[in-house]
Amino acid sequence: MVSSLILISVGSNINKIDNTRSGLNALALAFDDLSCSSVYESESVGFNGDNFYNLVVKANTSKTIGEVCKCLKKIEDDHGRKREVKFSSRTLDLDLLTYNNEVCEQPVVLPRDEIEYNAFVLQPMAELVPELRHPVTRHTYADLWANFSKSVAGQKQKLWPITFTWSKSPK
Ligand SMILES: Nc1ncnc2c1ncn2[C@@H]1O[C@H](COP(=O)(O)OP(=O)(O)OP(=O)(O)O)[C@@H](O)[C@H]1O
Ligand SMILES: Nc1nc2c(c(=O)[nH]1)N=C(CO)CN2
Repeated sequence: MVSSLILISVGSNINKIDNTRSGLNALALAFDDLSCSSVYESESVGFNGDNFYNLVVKANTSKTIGEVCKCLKKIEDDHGRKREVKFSSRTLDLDLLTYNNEVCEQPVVLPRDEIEYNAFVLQPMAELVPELRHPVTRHTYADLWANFSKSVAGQKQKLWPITFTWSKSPK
């Protein structure tokens, strides 16, 4: 079976310890060979709300892009995700960042553009897959983070790695 490498951004700022842990359990059941960056805490970007927990997850899957997104949406829904207001607090946010080196607009935009301007995505990516290259710019995530973290925008976004224990329970 053909396996694809996916990177997923995980975020929560409502009941964030439980939702992050339970979200990771659900991802480990849905996808293969899950590995995780550290969990980082940061101030909410773009709206006033509680601090977020964020991390990036790497996994393998035989699912298509559409199937992966459907699966992520179901896991969000299972965690009581409300979607009325776009910039608002959320129990669990799961966004597909990359799917192999796919560059596409349908069924979703890949690579997701926030990789390049959100420290809460790029810093954990640089930690988890430093030598992997962005499918469009071909820069490594380590280089993208090194440059972004020195920029004015990057200097404004601070992330704190937190102690967070999670271990995959067997499928
Ligand atoms: N790269 C992606 N990964 C996962 N789902 C996506 C992606 N792009 C679009 N979607 C789908 O489209 C919907 C809207 O996209 P988007 O992720 O921008 O909104 P959101 O998750 O509600 O808000 P936010 O951008 O604030 O995270 C999502 O709810 C999801 O179903
Ligand atoms: N720190 C942080 N800020 C955010 C986040 C997030 O995951 N972390 N997600 C948002 C909506 O996608 C908006 N703002």
